[in-house]
Amino acid sequence: MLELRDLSKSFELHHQHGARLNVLRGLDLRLHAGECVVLSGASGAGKSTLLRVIYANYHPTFGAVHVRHDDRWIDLARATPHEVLDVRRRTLGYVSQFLRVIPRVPTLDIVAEPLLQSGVDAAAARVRAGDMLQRLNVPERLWQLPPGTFSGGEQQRVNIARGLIVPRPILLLDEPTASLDAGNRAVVAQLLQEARDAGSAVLGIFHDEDMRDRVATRLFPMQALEAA
Ligand SMILES: Nc1ncnc2c1ncn2[C@@H]1O[C@H](COP(=O)(O)OP(=O)(O)OP(=O)(O)O)[C@@H](O)[C@H]1O
Repeated sequence: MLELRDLSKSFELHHQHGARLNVLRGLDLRLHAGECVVLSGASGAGKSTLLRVIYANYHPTFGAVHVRHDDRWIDLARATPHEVLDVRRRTLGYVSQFLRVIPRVPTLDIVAEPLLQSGVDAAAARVRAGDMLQRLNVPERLWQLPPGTFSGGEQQRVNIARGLIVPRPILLLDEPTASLDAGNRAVVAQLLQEARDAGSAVLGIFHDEDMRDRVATRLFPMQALEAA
């Protein structure tokens, strides 16, 4: 589903007279349907940077990010902005630690929105959004409220509901369970298992060892590089 070839990323540090920080170098990785690869390695090893490069938030300094999209391969490092958006809408999902949404929009609509964008009608989308929120133990009294004042864990569960509501062939997860209790982590593990059973490939960061053991089919170890 995803193939990284000879991928490198360095950052130019403008405040330090253009010094370069090498974060990823010559990285190769293949991700297959149905597997869950967990990025491991110390803080600063470049795990989040790698997910952002794959999601095309950052442009790689060198190398390719091949994504299986419909029946063809697209190199996101060379794709047009329009192609990147199309890949994100239908193929590549990304769930980060933080919920970033438009203020004043009710929770139910935030979760239903990706379904509406994928062509599901409004009534069905709201029903499925409610089911997802229920599974993630977000109380119904909160569904009509915007999530800005919710607790960290509640916001994270809204974020996961929104991120997983449309089944996508590839899922990138940057610590989506960081503030969840054990019960809700178990729900997320179950949702990921269901996504994998349906053929999704998952690439994620989970600092919690218990969660990592539960979801990973394989670890991908990463190490911090020396500064250039
Ligand atoms: N936009 C940026 N500009 C400059 N340096 C950056 C940028 N993004 C990340 N870095 C640097 O890249 C290195 C790797 O950061 P990254 O967040 O990818 O690590 P990580 O392995 O995800 O760490 P953690 O486990 O603590 O989240 C760090 O030294 C960080 O300071």
